Amino acid sequence: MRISVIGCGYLGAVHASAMAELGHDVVGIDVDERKIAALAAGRPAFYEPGLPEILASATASGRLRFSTDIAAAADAEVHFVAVGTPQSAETGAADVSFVDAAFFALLPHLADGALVVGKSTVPVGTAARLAERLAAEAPHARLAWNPEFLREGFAVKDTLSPDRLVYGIGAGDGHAASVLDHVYRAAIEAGTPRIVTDYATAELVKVAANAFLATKISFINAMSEIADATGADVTALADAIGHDARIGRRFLNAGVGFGGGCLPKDIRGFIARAEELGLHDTLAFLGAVDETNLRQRRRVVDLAVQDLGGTAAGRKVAVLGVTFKPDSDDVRDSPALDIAVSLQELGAEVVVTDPEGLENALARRPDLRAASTTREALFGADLVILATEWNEYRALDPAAAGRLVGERRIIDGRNVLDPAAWRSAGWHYRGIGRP
Ligand SMILES: NC(=O)c1ccc[n+]([C@@H]2O[C@H](COP(=O)([O-])OP(=O)(O)OC[C@H]3O[C@@H](n4cnc5c(N)ncnc54)[C@H](O)[C@@H]3O)[C@@H](O)[C@H]2O)c1
Ligand SMILES: O=c1ccn([C@@H]2O[C@H](COP(=O)(O)OP(=O)(O)O[C@H]3O[C@H](CO)[C@@H](O)[C@H](O)[C@H]3O)[C@@H](O)[C@H]2O)c(=O)[nH]1
Repeated sequence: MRISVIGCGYLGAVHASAMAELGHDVVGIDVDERKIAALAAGRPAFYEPGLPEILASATASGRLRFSTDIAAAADAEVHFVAVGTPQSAETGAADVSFVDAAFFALLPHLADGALVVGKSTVPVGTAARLAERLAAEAPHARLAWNPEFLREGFAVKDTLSPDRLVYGIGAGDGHAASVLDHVYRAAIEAGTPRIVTDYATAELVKVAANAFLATKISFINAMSEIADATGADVTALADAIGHDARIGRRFLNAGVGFGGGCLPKDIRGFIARAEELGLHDTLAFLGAVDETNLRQRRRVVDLAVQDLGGTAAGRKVAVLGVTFKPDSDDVRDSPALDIAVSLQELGAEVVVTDPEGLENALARRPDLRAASTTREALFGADLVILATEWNEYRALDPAAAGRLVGERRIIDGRNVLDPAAWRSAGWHYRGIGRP
């Protein structure tokens, strides 16, 4: 099919490349000229495993083109809108102005029978509002909402083989569902479950899923604080409750908490939307989920100060990882970056390192000192904090690392190291909710 993808960030660039990989004829559109120039040259503007390969093959084959001009989308039968919906500073609500701008820019270019498909995460009610405008201004076109569930670091795989497909369609618009079936034929033939529903449900599925995941993480992080107060072990607790299939072990890893461009902003946006709907108490628990999450970062900073003997001033702290998760260069709302900045503000001489995230971290915090290798970061440190569980940090050899640092003290902010191995190599090891 002929497809356009409007907005080529973390979501859109992967979606456009994956659609071309499936054999569709795709044009990617973005207002950011630098991003488009890089993508057109076959170079992703960010780090995502597997993306360079499919982007390069699709651009070389001519199945994938990029443009800053929305008119280049005019030929497409299906238009995916994948622009950002960041958190508004004052209210916490999702800012849908980019979605509106992309949608209205697209309107005059819609061919007869074209299908506009929202992919961005939006407050419930957005699709119905846009569908009304479409009916008034381009009645020959239709709208569907098809939320995206990809995880950064697994974005290509998640797009090509999703867990499920959700289509929010207008009343009686079975044709929109069959067009989307055509787009996703490979996944459907492979047995991917598909849920066809109304706009509101589709919009809510997305934020409900992220709210549930965030709740699961804050639940286990709250347990980690109880474990710290009682000498219990939160990893054994997670293993034990996770064996109950109703609970499940995934997303029960305690640590510095969740970050990124999705979970934090999506729960805040969901709370704000419920408020707008007059449901003032309904999502109060998500406020607690957010607060518990932010408390984990503060707890790690407090533990660091404690381990340094009561003050961070003048002490050298190596922070391993700045991204919000491994296999991504994304530092949006990153707990690791927050911890590094907080310790620096307390007077510590912080050195950060990360395999892929340093450029983004320094763009946000040029005042941070960065080391390009783990070795350089560790050198002379009074305290090491493992903040993002990149494989390179999981595999650190405690004896070799011990020869580099000034003092053998480590806070394992992701509970991924073997406490016994580190302690027997002479380290003061501390996990999160681990005795
Ligand atoms: N990043 C993820 O893993 C992920 C996963 C699922 C859903 N989402 C949702 O997808 C949406 C996009 O997220 P993202 O992480 O890709 O954001 P992003 O900031 O990386 O990308 C958004 C892109 O949209 C472009 N843009 C803004 N206005 C535009 C316009 N009028 N026309 C064309 N391009 C425009 C920006 O230049 C930017 O490149 C959000 O709603 C997010 O919640 C993201
Ligand atoms: O047990 C866990 C699991 C995750 N995290 C943290 O939670 C955050 C989010 O992780 P993850 O969900 O894997 O990454 P995202 O790429 O942000 O993906 C989430 O957000 C996307 C955007 O909405 C959705 O599409 C995905 O389904 C949803 O998982 C990261 O900071 C992780 O370190 C934990 O602290 N403990």
